[in-house]
Amino acid sequence: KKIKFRASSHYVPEKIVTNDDLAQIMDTSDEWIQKRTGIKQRHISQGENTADLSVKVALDLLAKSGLSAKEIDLIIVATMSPEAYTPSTAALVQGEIGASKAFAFDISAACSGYIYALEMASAYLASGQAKRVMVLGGEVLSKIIDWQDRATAVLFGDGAGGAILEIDSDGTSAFLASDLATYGQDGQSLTAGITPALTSFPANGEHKFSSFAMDGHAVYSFATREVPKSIQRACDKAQLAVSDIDYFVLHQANARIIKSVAKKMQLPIEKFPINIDRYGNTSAASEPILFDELVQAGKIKPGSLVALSGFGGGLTVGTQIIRY
Ligand SMILES: O=C(O)C1CCN(c2ccc(-c3cc(CO)ccc3Cl)cn2)CC1
Repeated sequence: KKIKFRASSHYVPEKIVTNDDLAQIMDTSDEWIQKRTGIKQRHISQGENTADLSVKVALDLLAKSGLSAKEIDLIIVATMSPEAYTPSTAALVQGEIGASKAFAFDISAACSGYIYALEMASAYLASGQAKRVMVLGGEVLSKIIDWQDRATAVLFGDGAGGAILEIDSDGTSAFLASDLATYGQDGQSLTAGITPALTSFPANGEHKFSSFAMDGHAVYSFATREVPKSIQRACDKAQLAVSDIDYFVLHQANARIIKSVAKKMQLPIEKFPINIDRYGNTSAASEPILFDELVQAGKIKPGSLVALSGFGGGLTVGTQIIRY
C-alpha cells in the first residue's frame, strides 16, 4: 500500500520524575530500576489529561504538514488511559482542533494500540475511504497506576506521539505488510480499569476503579516468545529477510526484553533503538515517540525499512513493516 508519513510528532509533559525521586516515596532504588528495566526517568503529567497531550501532537502535526484541520478525514487515538468511556479521546481531539470533516474513534489494544491503529489507518487509506488520517498514541498512565505498588509504579510514564498518513501513489513509501495477533485467554495477566457488573439492583456499592495490575513474569515471557515470531511472520509476508530491516522500533516496555529479542533474532542491537531510559513505558505512545525521535534525528529517512512492533495488554502483539 503506497502510503507515506506526511508528518510525525511527539509530546511529553514537562515534569521529569527520576528514579531517585521515586526512591523518596517508595521502597525502591535507582540501581534496581535501572538494572531491571533500563529506566532512568519518566515524564509525569501535572494536570494534562490524555486528550491534552494528544491535542499538542495533533496541532504540531498540522503545523508540520501544512494541512488545515479540515483536510483530515479520520482521527484514531490508541490509548489504554482514555479521558472517559465517552466521548472518545479521538472525538475530544477532533473537536479541539476543529477537524470538522473527520470522523474519530479510539482503539484499545494497550501497548499494541499504535500498531493496530496504523492497521486501521492503512485499511481506510487503501480503500479510498480516507485521504488523510491522523493516527495518535497517547497515555496518561500516571492516573491509572497504583503508586503504592512499587513493582509497577516505577515502570510507567506519560506521553503522546503520532503521524499524518496519506496515499502517495507515485512515491516509494509504503506499508509493506503487517501481523496482528491477540491472545485473549491470557488477558488477565495485564489489566486496568476493570468495571464489574452490579450484583444487585438498585446499586448499593460505590464504583471502585481497578488500577494497573500485571503478572510481570507472564507478560515478560509472552513478549520474548511472541515478538520475534510476529516480526518473522510480517517479514515473510513482505518477502523480506529480517536482516533487510534497518530499524526495529519496539514497544519500550523493558530494555532487557528488547535486548533478548535482538539476541534471539541474531540481529545487531544497534538496529533496536532504546529510549526507555528517558520516558519509561508509555504504552501506546512509546512507538510513535521513538519513531519520531528517529525521524527527527535523520536515522529513519526516505527508503528506510522499519519494523514497528507493539506487545502487551490483551494480550496482544502486532508488527508493521514499512518503507519510509
Ligand atoms: O526484572 C523484574 O523483576 C521485572 C520483571 C517484569 N518486568 C516487566 C514485565 C512486563 C512488562 C510489560 C509491560 C507492558 C505494559 O505496558 C507491556 C509489555 C511488557 Cl513486556 C514490563 N516489565 C519489569 C522488570
